Amino acid sequence: MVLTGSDVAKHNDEKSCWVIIHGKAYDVTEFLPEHPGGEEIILKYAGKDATEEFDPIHPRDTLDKYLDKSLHLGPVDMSTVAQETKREDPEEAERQKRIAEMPLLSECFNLHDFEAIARRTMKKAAWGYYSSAADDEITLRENHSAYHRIWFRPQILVDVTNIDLSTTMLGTKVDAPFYVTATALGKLGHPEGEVLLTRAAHNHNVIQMIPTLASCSFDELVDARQGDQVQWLQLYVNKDRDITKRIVQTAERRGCKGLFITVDAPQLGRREKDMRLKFTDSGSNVQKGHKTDNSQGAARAISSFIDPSLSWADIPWFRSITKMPIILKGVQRVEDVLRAVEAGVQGVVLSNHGGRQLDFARSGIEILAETMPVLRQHGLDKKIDVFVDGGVRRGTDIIKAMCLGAKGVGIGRPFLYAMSTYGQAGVERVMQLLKDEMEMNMRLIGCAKIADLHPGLLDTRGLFVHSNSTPVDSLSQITYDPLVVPGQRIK
Ligand SMILES: Cc1cc2c(cc1C)[n+](S(=O)(=O)[O-])c1c(=O)[nH]c(=O)nc-1n2C[C@H](O)[C@H](O)[C@H](O)COP(=O)(O)O
Repeated sequence: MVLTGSDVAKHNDEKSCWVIIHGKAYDVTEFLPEHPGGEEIILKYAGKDATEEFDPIHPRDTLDKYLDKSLHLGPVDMSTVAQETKREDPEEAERQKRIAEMPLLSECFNLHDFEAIARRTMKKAAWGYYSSAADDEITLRENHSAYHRIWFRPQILVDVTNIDLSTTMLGTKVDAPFYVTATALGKLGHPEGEVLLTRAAHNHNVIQMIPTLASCSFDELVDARQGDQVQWLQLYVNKDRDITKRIVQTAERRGCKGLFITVDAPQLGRREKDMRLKFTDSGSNVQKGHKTDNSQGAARAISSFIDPSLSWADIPWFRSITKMPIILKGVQRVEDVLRAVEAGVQGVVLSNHGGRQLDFARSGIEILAETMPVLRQHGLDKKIDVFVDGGVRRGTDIIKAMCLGAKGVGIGRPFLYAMSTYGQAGVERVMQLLKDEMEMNMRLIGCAKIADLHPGLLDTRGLFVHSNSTPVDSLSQITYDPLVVPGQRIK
């Protein structure tokens, strides 16, 4: 039987809540209290078409996987569904105008260009989620500015006719020492989501790390793999270890070549730009008698499953359920790298989650500079693969990390901004720009291949000095009101 829009519209509150997703109706009444994002966001669409809100956050197969078939109510005649009368939104009109004026892709010459264009053209919720970081976003800025405290000591008279950027990561030969790191909710930025990153990674022979919180389903991303393309899995550990075990073993069965367990997010950070952009609309039926939790951002809403009890004691269990190399993502001091070696994992990512977790965490590159000499001193630098991410925006950033001994460099936001503005072609442009910058700068520092890079090519004496150039745009700088103006009495 085909339902009509008015059939569905009758079920529009917490006593009976039906929604339409991709032209089919679903009874989500019983699911309301279990929804990680809270009841309010579903009730806002009770009795209506919720497809537009659903898609950026949920993989396509979510309802098939998690909602009992008896609650799948069947197709809806969409011609009978009252389309929400879209009020003319002046902000949206302005955004569309800026999109129409976007530069040509060929006019984007570096990764900062994509960020600038993304900031002007992305939907606020998407820009808020991707660009935001924790608290005053000091670490977000430190991640990139730390690279500016490292200088080159180039060597001369080396034959650099041919530059070879290739290297291997966890046994996989790649064309360049960077990878697409895990970043959640790809469909916030582009309707096709992370599958565009998969295709671009294949075309440039670099590795993609599939996020637990991808908008695309895991199967969509693995099915989009071509030839012998390699993917890794990023894992947020679920409080329900059976779910985690199923995810890990499915990933291994489907050919993932690395398990990156995120260890710096027992709870997702306080990202205020993201928080400001959720549930701010008043007047919808969500407000009726409901305490709308305004503190929710997308991050908090999608991460209630993450297990804060995860500890070193869990590592043997992970080693027992998979043969994939295990890498701890989000390690932030050398003592924990040494513990990771003892625990028998194959690698670490020195990372602070792009500044999205603990503000005033040190940059990945600084932790790398602290770690590698200690590993060499203990003769352990060949025992564990050390990756780094955070704030990488130039080919020289990647070269500096490789000089210090990294096995590879993860990049997040630049690929998201490029995908959100120019789709797959944008992502591929970023990959090519990084390769071009690396080739030029390898030539100028006198190194023909990645294996030739070494710490002696760098001057890192200033790296460990933290002088916080508090950003001009931080509220703490402009809201401070001295009240008392020297020499004047308070009125
Ligand atoms: C930008 C971004 C980063 C996220 C990310 C989402 C976005 C939009 N998400 S998050 O929603 O939970 O925070 C993840 C994630 O799913 N899992 C994870 O391990 N790291 C996550 N990260 C961190 C990411 O893997 C890198 O550590 C970080 O992006 C590197 O910094 P840059 O963005 O400066 O390259």
